[in-house]
Amino acid sequence: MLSLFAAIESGDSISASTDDSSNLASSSSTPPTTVTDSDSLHSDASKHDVITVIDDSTVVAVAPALPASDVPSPRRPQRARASLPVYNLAKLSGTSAHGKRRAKGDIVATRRRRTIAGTTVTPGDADVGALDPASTNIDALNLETSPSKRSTPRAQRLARPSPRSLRSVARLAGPNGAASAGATPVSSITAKLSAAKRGRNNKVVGKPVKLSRELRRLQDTKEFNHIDENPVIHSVWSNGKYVDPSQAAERQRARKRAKVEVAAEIQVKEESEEPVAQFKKRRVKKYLSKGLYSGQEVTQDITRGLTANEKKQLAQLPELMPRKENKVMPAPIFTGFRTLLAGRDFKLPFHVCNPLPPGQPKPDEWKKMTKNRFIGESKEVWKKMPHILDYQSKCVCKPEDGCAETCQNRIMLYECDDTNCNIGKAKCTNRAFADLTARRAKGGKYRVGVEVIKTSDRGYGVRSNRCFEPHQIIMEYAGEIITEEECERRMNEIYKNNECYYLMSFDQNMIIDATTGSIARFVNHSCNPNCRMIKWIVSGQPRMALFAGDRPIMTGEELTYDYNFDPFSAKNVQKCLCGQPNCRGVLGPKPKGIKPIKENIKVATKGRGKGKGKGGKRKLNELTGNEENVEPGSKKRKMQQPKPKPIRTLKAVKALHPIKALKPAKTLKPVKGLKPLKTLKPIKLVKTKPAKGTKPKKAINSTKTAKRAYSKVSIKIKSPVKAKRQQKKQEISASITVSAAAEITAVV
Ligand SMILES: C[S@@+](CC[C@H](N)C(=O)[O-])C[C@H]1O[C@@H](n2cnc3c(N)ncnc32)[C@H](O)[C@@H]1O
Repeated sequence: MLSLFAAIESGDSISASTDDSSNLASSSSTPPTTVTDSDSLHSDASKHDVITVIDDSTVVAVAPALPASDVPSPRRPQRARASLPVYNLAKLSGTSAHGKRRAKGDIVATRRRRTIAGTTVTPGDADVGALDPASTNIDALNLETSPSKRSTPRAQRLARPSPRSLRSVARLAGPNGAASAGATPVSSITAKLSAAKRGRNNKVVGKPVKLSRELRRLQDTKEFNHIDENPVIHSVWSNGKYVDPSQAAERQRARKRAKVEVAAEIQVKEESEEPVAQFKKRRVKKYLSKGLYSGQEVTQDITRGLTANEKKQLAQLPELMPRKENKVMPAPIFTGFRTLLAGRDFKLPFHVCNPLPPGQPKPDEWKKMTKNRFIGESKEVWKKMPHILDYQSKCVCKPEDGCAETCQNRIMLYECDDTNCNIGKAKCTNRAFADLTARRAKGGKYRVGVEVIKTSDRGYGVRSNRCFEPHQIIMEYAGEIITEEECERRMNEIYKNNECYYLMSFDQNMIIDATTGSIARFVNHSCNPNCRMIKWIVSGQPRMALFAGDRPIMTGEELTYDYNFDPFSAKNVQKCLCGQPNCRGVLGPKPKGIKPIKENIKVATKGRGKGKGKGGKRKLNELTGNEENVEPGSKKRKMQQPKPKPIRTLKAVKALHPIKALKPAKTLKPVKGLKPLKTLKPIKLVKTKPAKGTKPKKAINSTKTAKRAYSKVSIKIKSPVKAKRQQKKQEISASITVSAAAEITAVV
């Protein structure tokens, strides 16, 4: 080390003599690899070797004493920085021993090699080993401050020691450089600064640290002294939102406070609470006292809020009559639940509504019509008829009667309306057709309540898909109202090839043709029917409808009524397939052999009193031939048995005899149990089929080959004029007596 300094002092720059040549050679052979290289290449002046000696405590930069000839030219000041480290990479990497490359006649021993620092010491130089940074201090590898890192010219300039610093170093080093003896080289500016600080803090006297001008300027700054006044604030972002730390802290504090409060509350509670009772109250098991749905209270008082009159009316409803308590054993608990789990099909105790599945066969060529329509001349003929005036009636019911069985209109088969009812719509129960209209207007198949079915042996029929009450209106028999002449024409021309005719005697020599008509036309005949076809006068107009019989009709029952058929010809007799025990065997008329009604009615109504009404009703039924109402075992029954009647041959359509209009008899006294008389007169015209194996005979006259049925019974009630007179008398006497109920005459 000493020899090195000696060499420096003596002006022998390390390999200085070879500087120029080497530089020239380098410039010509290889391009500069760094800026430093470039500077050095373009510099005219010789390069000053700078050796930095690293010392932990002090920094001593040893700069070689420059000879007079080496004074930097004014064009480019040669600044040397003692603080910069210079490394011999060859040494460090251990390749210095590989020998020198010989090129262009260079003197290997004196050839100067370039390093990243621009200059270095060749291995051939004396005491080079002493300068080996690897051997002296590994800090020399601190590349942070390595000049090679400085890429900008300014940085490189700064990296080079300034002449002033060099001078001061030289001064510090003393005339012989002894000051540097024993000094440890400082490898980096960081180390140097730290050393300077340490020196200042420790007041190292005698070893002042010479700082660069820039550093000296920065000396008083806080950054220099590591005083950090503005600490780094870390911002927190959560889910893309900035989290205000102050608020977060506040929230945390609030949470803490709440926790503390809750804890305090619990503590206070625990302290204030009485000790838990050791024995809990024994649970009482609850047993079901009723059925599956026990616990669901029924409305206590259904009459609450009703007027006295309304309560009275309600009390009369049979459904609300006080009943005996149901003492049947209730179903065991969980019965319903088990049933659900078992997956058994749910089945109502009885059918309420049950429509047929879709895809049922539908009758062809049926044009539906739900209201009567006058066709052709019928309307004019109808209007001209004097019977219109006959359809006048006025009931004398009281509101509490509700136009029930005793209503005069009802007995006369007149429907009550605003013009003829004494008690008004709200309380009147004699408005069957109006009810039917209202029911159907709401729509829905269960309101209609009937469906067409295909029977196995009787063509189409009608069944109910809901229940009907006794005597409830089911459906209207509607169709085209035609005159007799028109009926004849149709049969001869339009229906001559038909097997079935849907014609019914109606009123005033009129006929309802339901070929285009309501569903009621499909109702089949039965000798023990569950319905009745009855003609009513509604708002002065006759209308036919199917009503339930005396017993209720259940869902799924086929609806039937007694055609009271008159085939008029033995040929046309059809076998009855109703299958009832009392079947008459043929689609024939009701049996005859009854006494004149007039007499019998008198008998029936005689001595009417409590308990005798029933007998009267029975007798009346018997008289009217209402066979289904005849009680079995009755003496009269025998008499009522159907007797085969000689079938008369129909000659012409004119033979059709319509039902005569119901006319009020003398003042009628309502008879208890008196039922409306049947006025069914279906007309059936069926083309006869040829016997098997025989050739069909050519029909000469279609009417001859047709079966025709006409009503056999018409009801004749005495003139309304007489009835009015009688009524007047009644009003005067204020007592109702029956003089006549009805007169039935057989007509053909
Ligand atoms: C007004 S139609 C009734 C609807 C008819 N079943 C249809 O398919 O159009 C009357 C005809 O039905 C048949 N019919 C009705 N009731 C019958 C019964 N009890 N026995 C046999 N045939 C019956 C007869 O052919 C009769 O002429």
